[in-house]
Amino acid sequence: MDTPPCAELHLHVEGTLEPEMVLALGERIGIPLPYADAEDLRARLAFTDLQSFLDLYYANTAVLRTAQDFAELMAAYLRRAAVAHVRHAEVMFDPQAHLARGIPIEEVVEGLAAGMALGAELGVSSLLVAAFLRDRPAGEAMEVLEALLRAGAPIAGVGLDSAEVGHPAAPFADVFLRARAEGLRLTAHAGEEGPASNVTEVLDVLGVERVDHGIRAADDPDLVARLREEQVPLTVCPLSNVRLRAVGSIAAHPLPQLLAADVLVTVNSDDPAYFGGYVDDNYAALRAETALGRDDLARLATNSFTGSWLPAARAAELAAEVEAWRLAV
Ligand code: HPA
Ligand SMILES: [Zn+2]
Repeated sequence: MDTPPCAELHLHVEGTLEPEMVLALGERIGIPLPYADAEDLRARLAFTDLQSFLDLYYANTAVLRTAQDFAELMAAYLRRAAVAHVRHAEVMFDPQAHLARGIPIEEVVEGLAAGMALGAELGVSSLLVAAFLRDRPAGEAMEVLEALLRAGAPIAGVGLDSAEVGHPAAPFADVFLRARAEGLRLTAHAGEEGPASNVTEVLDVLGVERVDHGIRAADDPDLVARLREEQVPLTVCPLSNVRLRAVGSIAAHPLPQLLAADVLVTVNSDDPAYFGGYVDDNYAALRAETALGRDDLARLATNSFTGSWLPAARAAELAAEVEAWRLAV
């Protein structure tokens, strides 16, 4: 399918680790992996919920050790994103997943930045977002934020991810306040597996500018009205939600309903190596399995630039490319 030019705003770089790369990197550094081959690993991508995915996702990060590994990972994602008509990506990484394995933060960000420079040569601009793990202590997140600041890490913002249910966002208020004081942009996962009230929590307690997932907001008409009035971007990931059983099918996904309510919904891939598709595959699934048409896809893509952290003038330029796409039939 023809995908509109778009921004990808919800993407975990660790979630772009394709089975072939897991095996190649594992072999390069000589660590034993519990998979016979890439097909064996692919067969294990049958998840029952968020935690069953996170267990495999964190386990596979064991193959990422050097700046070169991180550079190759980022460059491979941005190359694939260019094919998907992504013009700009805001890419999350999980510093704690690597620090816990003894990888210095400088090694991680140096590699990711090198990969981003290669992406820019392909016409895909990108920003880096450090995501904190909500199932780890908030004090640890604060230490990691301080370490990133000390290292002069080229991050544009911070986020919050990992296991949502049973792990409130409120303890992270001070971390987000500190990040904001440093001029960083703020986002957080909420309303993926957890209820609509978790979306309200990250808006009110963390002061985030946008919400990752946020689909459970559809259960609360007052919250939908607020999201519309405040034009809070939701970075929705349809294939991810189906794979992790947050929704039953693409046809039953609340995205069209939220878009019809004038919420600033965007389309994203989350962890494309694990969930069966990149952002173009997500647009294609919506086109094939919902009533959304070309104009709706154009609106979603325009929203992706509006909801991005690009300067307004650049976002408007890219939105004009979407309008050209919409009219070119
Ligand atoms: O979809 C997700 N949800 C929460 N944490 C995550 N970390 C990577 N992907 C995800
Ligand atoms: Zn995510």
